[in-house]
Amino acid sequence: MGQSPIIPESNSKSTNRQRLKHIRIKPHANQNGTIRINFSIDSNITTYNFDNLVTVGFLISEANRLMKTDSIIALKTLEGIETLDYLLTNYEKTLDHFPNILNLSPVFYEKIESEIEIQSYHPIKVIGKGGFSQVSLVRQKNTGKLYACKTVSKANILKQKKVFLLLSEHKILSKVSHPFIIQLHSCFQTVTFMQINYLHFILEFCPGGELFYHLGNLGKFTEDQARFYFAEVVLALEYLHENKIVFRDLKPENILLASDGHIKLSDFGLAREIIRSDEKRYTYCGSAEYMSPEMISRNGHGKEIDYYGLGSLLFELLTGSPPFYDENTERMFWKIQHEELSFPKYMSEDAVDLISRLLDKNEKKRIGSKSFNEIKDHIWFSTIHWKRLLHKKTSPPFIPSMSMSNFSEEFTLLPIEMQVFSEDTWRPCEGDKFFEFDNIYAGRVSDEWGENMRPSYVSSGDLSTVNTNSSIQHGQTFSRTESFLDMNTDESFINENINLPRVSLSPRIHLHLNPPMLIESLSSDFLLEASPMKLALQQKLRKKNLNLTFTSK
Ligand SMILES: Nc1ncnc2c1ncn2[C@@H]1O[C@H](COP(=O)(O)OP(=O)(O)OP(=O)(O)O)[C@@H](O)[C@H]1O
Repeated sequence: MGQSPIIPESNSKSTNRQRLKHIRIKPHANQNGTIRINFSIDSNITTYNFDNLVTVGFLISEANRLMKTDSIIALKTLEGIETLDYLLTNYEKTLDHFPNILNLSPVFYEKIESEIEIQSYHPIKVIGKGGFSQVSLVRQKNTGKLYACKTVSKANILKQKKVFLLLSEHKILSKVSHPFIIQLHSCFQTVTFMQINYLHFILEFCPGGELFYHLGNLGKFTEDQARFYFAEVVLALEYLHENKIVFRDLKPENILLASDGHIKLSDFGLAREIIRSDEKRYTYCGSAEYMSPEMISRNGHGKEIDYYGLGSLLFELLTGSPPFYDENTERMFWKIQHEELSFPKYMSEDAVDLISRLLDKNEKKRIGSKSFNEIKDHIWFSTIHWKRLLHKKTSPPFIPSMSMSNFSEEFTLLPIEMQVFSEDTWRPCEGDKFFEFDNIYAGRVSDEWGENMRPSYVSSGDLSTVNTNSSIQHGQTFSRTESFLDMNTDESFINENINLPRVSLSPRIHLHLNPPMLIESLSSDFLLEASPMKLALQQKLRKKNLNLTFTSK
């Protein structure tokens, strides 16, 4: 992996005092397990030997002591290796598993006005791109902490009429708190004099990158490796369903790896709240390759769609491509709906059984539809201790690489749009479409998990160094997929774009649409007054080939 363009973070504090050129640590320099650390300040080198349980916090305090300052708040690698840079902001992290010989430089405290404005963050590099977002690695100026900043252009959102989607992602992200789900730190919006507005989500940073990236490198996972990641996804999904949220977009691109090797489910763009457990949604959405039969037939889908998503995910983790994959989407859809899935010979009987039951074409018979425990109790999970797993007491198969980037150059070589990071903060007034978006959740940690949330650093290997001879099938790995949402079928789209006041005047009118799939979802919260509004609505829906009839109640 080549070097990525790194924006030099400003270190203004270091210019007017003696300069800490770098700290050179040699974690495994001596046989007796001590760590040699050279502090190179101006032309003086001070060498110490510490025992190998020395922490990042101790290293930082030593650097401050030698520099006669207290403004060093973190350390960073000269090469900008994300995993290490992330760990170098974690004061409790011991240096024992750091690579041998490391050249570090200090990160200095900078004052900020507020955590909810873009000027409080230094952009470092692009790490990902989504359908309508760019994700950058950023460093908070006053704490030195690294975050992922997901930036979305308001103009795009408005043009593509996705305001509701974004607000729903915001609402769900701000509610959830689970060890295997990405945590929202804060969010805010910005504006330039030219009125180009951006929305920013500041998210917990996952230095391990996408599971998809690692799957691509390996070709496929062994059953033990897959079981670990998959079981953590199962727990994240169980939590979402318990909290009445259906995810609808399970795929390896949306599973990120934290620095400790545990997963974080991310991208809640298609997630929705479902109030009743038997409630159906009618929006046609997802990623074509992971679509369930009920989504393709557009007859409404419930939480069982996520069990199908689990089946597709497990199949892909174990084979390298999604089930029923075909370059021709129509043919793939036909296969998903009608064909029986064939499994490679190397897959265990138990895995075949679990996947077959998750991919049951009849969602009512699908494993999980009666109770989530049906999935957790399946024999393929017999080696999983769910409680230990939840409390991160089970060792991950790999620790994300500490010696190279876990992000594709496809993204890291992209230039950062600096103008995005120099915009002014925009605080919308009540009534603005994006009013609900602004918020801060910084420092929110679920009490429920407490101590057990602490990562248990285990040295069980490194994704880049694992011998994968037996599992790699080059060229077979599946390419990146895109999530989509068909606006013509999205209840929220219709709510958002028809601009009719939500009044409940008497007599109430219930709305019926043809095709009938929309009736249920609209009639519950779409009560209108008759006459001019009715006509306007009829006209707008006709353009979308939807017919409207009214009945009084
Ligand atoms: N917290 C994070 N830490 C590390 N990388 C991240 C983080 N959040 C997002 N990314 C990277 O950025 C990519 C795009 O992010 P995300 O999927 O949230 O965007 P999106 O616009 O919603 O995408 P999509 O069009 O697939 O729905 C991710 O696939 C991942 O590689």
